[in-house]
Amino acid sequence: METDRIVGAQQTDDDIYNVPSVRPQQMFDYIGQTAVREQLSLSMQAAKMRGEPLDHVLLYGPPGLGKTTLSNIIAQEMGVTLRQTSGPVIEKPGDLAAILTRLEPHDVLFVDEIHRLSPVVEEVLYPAMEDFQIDIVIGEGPAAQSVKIDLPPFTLVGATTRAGLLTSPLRDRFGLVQRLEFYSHDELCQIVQRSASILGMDSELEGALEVARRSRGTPRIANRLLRRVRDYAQVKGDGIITQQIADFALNLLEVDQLGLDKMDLRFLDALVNKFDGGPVGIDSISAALGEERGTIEDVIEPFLVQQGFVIRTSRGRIATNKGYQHLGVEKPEANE
Ligand SMILES: Nc1ncnc2c1ncn2[C@@H]1O[C@H](COP(=O)(O)OP(=O)(O)OP(=O)(O)O)[C@@H](O)[C@H]1O
Ligand SMILES: [Mg+2]
Repeated sequence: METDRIVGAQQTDDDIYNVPSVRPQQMFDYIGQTAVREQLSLSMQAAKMRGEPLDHVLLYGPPGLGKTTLSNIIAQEMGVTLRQTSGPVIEKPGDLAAILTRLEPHDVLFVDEIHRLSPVVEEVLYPAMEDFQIDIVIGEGPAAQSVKIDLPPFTLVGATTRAGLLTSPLRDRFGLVQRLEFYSHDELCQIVQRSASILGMDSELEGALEVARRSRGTPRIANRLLRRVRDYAQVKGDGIITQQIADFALNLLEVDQLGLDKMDLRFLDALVNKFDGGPVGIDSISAALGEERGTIEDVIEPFLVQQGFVIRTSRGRIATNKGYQHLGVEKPEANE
C-alpha cells in the first residue's frame, strides 16, 4: 500500500495528528501555485465588492498538493464558515439536502473526492449550484410530492484527484476551475523552511533544499520527510537541519536523491535489467515483482512517468535514457 511508503502522496495518520499544524491558514502563507492564487484572490475580492458569494470552484490535481488547504483558506479569506464533506459520504439525495439547507448565506461547502458522488446525488447538486434551489420528493408512491426549496447563496468548492472522472454537466457548473501543479524545488524549500520554523527547528538553506529535492514535488511529502529528518537531527546531530543531516536521514529512509524509494527502484531495475528496457506488458512486470498490477499502475508508475523515467506505450512500458542513467546502466544502441 502506498500509505506505508514514506514517499507516498496519500494522507496518513501521521500527517493528520502532527502538532503543531504546519498547514497554512491564509493565502499569504500558501506558497507556490502563483496563477491559481492570483486568480482566486482576484475573484474573491470582486465577489466581496459585489456582496456576493464566490463562484463555485473546482480544484484538481494529484494528492498532497494543497486542495484541502486552499479550500480552508478560501473560506477564511471570504470570512465565512467552511462545511466539509466528501463524495462517498453523501449516500442519498436527502443527505445532501440536509447539508445544503443548513448552510448560512455565502458559506463554503467543501466536497472532497467530488468525482465519487453518486449520480442521483449529483442530480440534486445541479439546480443547487445553478439556481440555489433543490427539488425534494416528499412521501412515496402516488402521494409523493415534489417540493422546491430555496437555498442560501453559497460557494461549492469541489476537489478531486481524478478530474477526468467528472461528468461534464457537473464540471460545467464550476465558474472557476483550477489545476494544481507539482511544486518546484525552490517552492518546496520555502515550505520546508516555513514548517521547520513552526516546529521550532533551525534549518540551513542547503538542508531544506535537500529535503525539497527528494519530495516528489509534493508539500505533504516534504513535511513528512522533514519530520523524519528532525528526529535524526535531534538524536544524531545538534538539532540543526544541515544538508549532511538531511542526506544521512533520507538515505536511512531509503529515499534517493530524486525521491525514488525501494519500490520505484525495483520497478526500474526489473524494466531495465530483466526486460531489456521494454517494451514490456504490465502483467509481466507484475509477475516479476510479485506486486499487484493495480499497485504498480496507481502507486509506482505515475511518479516515474511524470519524471520521465518510464513511458507507457500501447506495446508496453519502456525505460527512457533518464531511467537507464538513474540506475547507472548504459542504454544499448539498438533498443528504442
Ligand atoms: N501551497 C502550500 N504551501 C505550504 N504548505 C502546503 C501547501 N500546499 C499544501 N501544503 C501542505 O501539504 C499538506 C497537504 O495538503 P492538502 O491536505 O491540502 O492536500 P490535498 O491536495 O487536499 O491532498 P488530497 O488529494 O490527498 O486530499 C498540508 O497539510 C500543508 O501542510
Ligand atoms: Mg485533501
